[in-house]
Amino acid sequence: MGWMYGFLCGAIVLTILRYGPGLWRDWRAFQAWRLQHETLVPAVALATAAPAPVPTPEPPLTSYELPAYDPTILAGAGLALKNPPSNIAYIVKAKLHDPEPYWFPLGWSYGVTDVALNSAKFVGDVNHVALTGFTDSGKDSWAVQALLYLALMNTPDKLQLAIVDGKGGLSWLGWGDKAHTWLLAKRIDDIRPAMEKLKQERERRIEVLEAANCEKWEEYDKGDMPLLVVFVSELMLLQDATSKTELADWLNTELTSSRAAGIRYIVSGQTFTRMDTRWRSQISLYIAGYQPRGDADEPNTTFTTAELKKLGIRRDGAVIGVPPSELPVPPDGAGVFTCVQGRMVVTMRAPYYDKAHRQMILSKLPDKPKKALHRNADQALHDSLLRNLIGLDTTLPSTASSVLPSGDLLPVREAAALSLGKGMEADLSASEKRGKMAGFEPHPLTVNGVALPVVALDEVPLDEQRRIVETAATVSSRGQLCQALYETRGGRKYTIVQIVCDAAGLLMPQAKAA
Ligand SMILES: Nc1ncnc2c1ncn2[C@@H]1O[C@H](COP(=O)(O)OP(=O)(O)OP(=O)(O)O)[C@@H](O)[C@H]1O
Repeated sequence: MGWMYGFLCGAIVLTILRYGPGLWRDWRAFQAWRLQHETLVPAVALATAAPAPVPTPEPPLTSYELPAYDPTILAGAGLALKNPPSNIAYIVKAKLHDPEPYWFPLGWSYGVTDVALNSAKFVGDVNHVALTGFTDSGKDSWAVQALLYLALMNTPDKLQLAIVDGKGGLSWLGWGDKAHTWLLAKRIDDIRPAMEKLKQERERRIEVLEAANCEKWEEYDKGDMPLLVVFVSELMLLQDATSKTELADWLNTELTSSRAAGIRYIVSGQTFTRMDTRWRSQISLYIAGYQPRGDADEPNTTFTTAELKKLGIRRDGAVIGVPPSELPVPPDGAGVFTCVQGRMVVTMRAPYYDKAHRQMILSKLPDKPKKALHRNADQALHDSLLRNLIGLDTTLPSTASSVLPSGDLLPVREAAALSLGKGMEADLSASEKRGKMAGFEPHPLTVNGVALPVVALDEVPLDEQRRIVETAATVSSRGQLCQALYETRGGRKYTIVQIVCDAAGLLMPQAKAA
């Protein structure tokens, strides 16, 4: 063994002596080359790199045209359209000129001389909405199109949505991740906590309004309390989760007091027959689909069948409103609703978007921020979203006559002309015009010179964020801030303080600041 060991060591020594100097030279040469390459090559690359591409400017919104659509009327449904436009671009375009927020589309019908888009508005027009109809009459689809439109036209700091479904939530796939969604109760077990959360939110808002000396939400001008639109998909499920009297009390209190707190309800169900009637005095718009029985007309619209027939006749003798019990039966009559507001009765067909269209619109809505996001980001997102939508192709029958919508309740023809560029202030920049038209006013919120962060609104409501940022200027630690606002230094309240302070970079603890 000894002689083998000696032989191996000798061979290694001889190899090193033979090849070592050469290898050393190669290693030094490689190091020199590497040094030169690392310092010179990037400099050369920089010098020869192509200039950054200049983004091609997008065409102005006003250059998009909408194709014609089918003005045929559906038999037995007043003047409701048989095939209303199935692309949200029509509605966005028709409403672009209107700076008022919170509009939502009701449906399409034929007006006096032309096709009309009927719409309503949550603030200053409609209080709470009742949405009823036989199974498969299109209630959820109506709500989806209305909420999609509201979310498109109002940034999350202006509008939040609460969806109380309980039917498994399949109509609301993808909504849970959206920045507009404050609450999504999908399962039956979620219903009771959702009702409690809504009550607490209403109470919280009333406290904030009281502190700000406001008698109603419309007076509150701090810009940090968005309108909250609540959609209750099937009222009977709320009754199952509670009891008949408990639900009636809850509805009565919430519908009566929520209005002043900037909360609006869309309450839906197959029929409100045999339900407590107290809360119905709070409904100002009834959207009623097909009912199999004549005696269901009154509980779902406040008028009897005979009264609806009378009110549904226009001065020129045309039948424009049909009692729900006489509407076409679904599936032919799916999406056909008789809308009753005061003594105005009009039957129309709701816009209907197929799954791909709905998901496309939803995908463009801003997602819930994971971390703090400056609200300007939302603004930009909304702008590009609208631009995208207006530019969409619409698939319409080539035989359709070339009409632009106009009519009784909304002069869409004029609106379309306006949105095509006529009558606009020439000195506004394109983005300012877009902001004005779509009802978006850029308003970076700052408090004491600090840009207010937008942390997820279901974590910390905007007005609470504002209070935290405001109070931060008067204290020297997060503990003191928590004490000043909530009279405690720990628990959930401290977490809220932490979330907002971290997002806004306020009162940073030593370690984090370093
Ligand atoms: N505006 C519309 N135009 C044409 N078809 C529609 C319209 N709205 C809904 N539909 C059709 O009716 C079907 C049922 O719609 P939806 O699920 O919205 O009804 P619903 O009243 O909520 O039903 P349910 O009470 O059983 O939950 C849809 O799948 C669609 O095919």
